[in-house]
Amino acid sequence: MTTAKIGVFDSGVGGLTVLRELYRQLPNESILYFADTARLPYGNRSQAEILQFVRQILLWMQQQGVKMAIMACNTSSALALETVRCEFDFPVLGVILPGARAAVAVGKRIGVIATPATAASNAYRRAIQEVDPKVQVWQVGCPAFVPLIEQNRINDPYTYEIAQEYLQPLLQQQIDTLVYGCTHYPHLAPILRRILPKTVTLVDPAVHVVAAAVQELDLLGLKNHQGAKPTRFGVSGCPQQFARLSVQWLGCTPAVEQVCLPVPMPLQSVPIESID
Ligand SMILES: N[C@@H](CCC(=O)O)C(=O)O
Repeated sequence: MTTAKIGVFDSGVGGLTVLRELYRQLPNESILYFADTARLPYGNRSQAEILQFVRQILLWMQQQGVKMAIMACNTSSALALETVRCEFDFPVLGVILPGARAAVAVGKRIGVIATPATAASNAYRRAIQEVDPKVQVWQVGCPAFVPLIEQNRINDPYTYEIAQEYLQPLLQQQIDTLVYGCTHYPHLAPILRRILPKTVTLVDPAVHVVAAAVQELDLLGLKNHQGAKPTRFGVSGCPQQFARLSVQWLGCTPAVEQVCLPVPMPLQSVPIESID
């Protein structure tokens, strides 16, 4: 047993959909939530940038003594998880594999809505077809969604219009399942539900990554049985802006601090001239 915190991070308020699941499935765990709001959206970034950001965040979380970290961000999970997970001495979980497994369990014609970077990485198609190569997968990049959510324009008629546009190619393929391939997108559930036929099952990887965290904590004997401390929220951008936006999902105004992330040491390399 350990009372150490679980670290959770995203570019912004998307990770709150994972936090909500943590509160539901692991009510005794204390959480450290970080949102890299100064550098969002992640979905248009290169792999090198995402790797650098993720290393900084995990290094900071290590300094805060977390016992596990959850990348509550598909873009980071798609572009950085494989590389960084062996660089830290605590388990690091991503959302894509748990989401892909859950989707294969219910669907044969699977649509994935994601950031442009996640869609281009093909991470969902690979993970799904590794489980079942016969399942068909269509991935759509939705560049406008994260900025609209972060600007609190969820109920703006434009958000509905653009959602119709993004879902159109998936509806044409008669998908039976739709995966939220970005943790921000469950915040759009009421809008997406209005557009999708009732027969389409929505899969939220947040539910499944937290189920995987439960198993991992059990396996490692790391569960906390003593009751949770209030979640600590850190951001790289404006704390007040994050607090104002997230109150609608948290049900109360959180105390948010601004965090200055550490700069990781460059990997040691031997200069070519010094090799005989
Ligand atoms: N929550 C996002 C990050 C999106 C972004 O900042 O573009 C994800 O799951 O990928």
